[in-house]
Amino acid sequence: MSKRKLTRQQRWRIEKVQAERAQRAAKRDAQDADKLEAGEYGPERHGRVIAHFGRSLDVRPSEGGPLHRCHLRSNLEPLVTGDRVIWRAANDGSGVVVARGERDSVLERPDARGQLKPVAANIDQILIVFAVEPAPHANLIDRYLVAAEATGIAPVLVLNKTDLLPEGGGELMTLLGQYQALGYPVVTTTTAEEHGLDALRARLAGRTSVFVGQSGVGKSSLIDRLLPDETLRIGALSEDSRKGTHTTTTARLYAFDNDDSEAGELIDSPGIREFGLTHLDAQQVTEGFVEFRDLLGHCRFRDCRHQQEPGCALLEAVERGEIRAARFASYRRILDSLEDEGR
Ligand SMILES: Nc1nc2c(ncn2[C@@H]2O[C@H](COP(=O)(O)OP(=O)(O)OP(=O)(O)O)[C@@H](O)[C@H]2O)c(=O)[nH]1
Ligand SMILES: [Zn+2]
Repeated sequence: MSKRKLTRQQRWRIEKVQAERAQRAAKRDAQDADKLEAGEYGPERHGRVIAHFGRSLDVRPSEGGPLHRCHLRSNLEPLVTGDRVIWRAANDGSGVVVARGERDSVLERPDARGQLKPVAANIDQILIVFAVEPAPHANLIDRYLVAAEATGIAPVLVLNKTDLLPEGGGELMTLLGQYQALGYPVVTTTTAEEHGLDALRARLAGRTSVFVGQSGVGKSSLIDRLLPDETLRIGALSEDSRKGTHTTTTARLYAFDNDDSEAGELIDSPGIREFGLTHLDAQQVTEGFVEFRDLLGHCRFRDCRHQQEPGCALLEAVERGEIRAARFASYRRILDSLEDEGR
């Protein structure tokens, strides 16, 4: 993209807006200092960001109780949903966030300019949902797995609509077995049966999860079942995504309340659901195939591209049947698609 030339007038206006914004932040900090001195803010507490709207955040106290709409100290970098924070409550139900905790993990997405931006933090697992109908195309699951591996967040494969499986399970169940053999946890679900989500609920317990997957696989249906009280809000989310405002709709954290504190949590937004179709580089793709990892660095040529080089450790493993040919083909396909995108 060519650099946009700003007129002097535009530049002046931008500088003015920025100066005003800095002034407002400084004023608020000064007011905070006054409030702190006057004892209007309570002691420091732990909490978690449930949603955010610019520099305004909904914080849930760690010990429970109502949410507090907090603002963020101007010296702190922006926070995202799922962040753990130190905050102080004011008497009027508001509060101020004074520090951010370490992040165990961050989920990022490219913004409108293609720059990676954090959208959620402290996620324990990415549930990759696919279905009997629409069936996943050949390398779709691998694409999602590679994208998940690149985040460092553990992926889980969820096969939904098992009520539509053919007798004996068919090819999809065979495929699932192959992923299980690679070490990936696999869960099957159906919304057509009363106990169709039991295995999923067990998997969600005590963890913070996100659901991703292509359109029509049943993400909304599963989430509606898991969060019956939140149905309206979820509906509102998908309406936003239809209007195409998904990139600006921020993520929200939901607790699965089964009268069970260990029921687990979900972070959801239309943007997060689309995860996996984001950009990756060739190295991330190579490292995203877990069964390649021990072999990397063992090719005869240090700059081996694993195409037809003699002494290629990956090709030899395919020959020996240690790497499934279909996975290797998928690897090639994903790399080719990166080249098509000019990376
Ligand atoms: N037979 C069967 N149909 C299901 C099941 N789960 C969901 N569906 C149906 O699949 C269709 C798509 O489900 P959604 O929940 O909208 O899928 P989604 O993944 O949220 O799709 P997007 O909103 O487009 O991302 C709906 O008609 C659901 O009723 C299931 O377990 N079995
Ligand atoms: Zn090689």
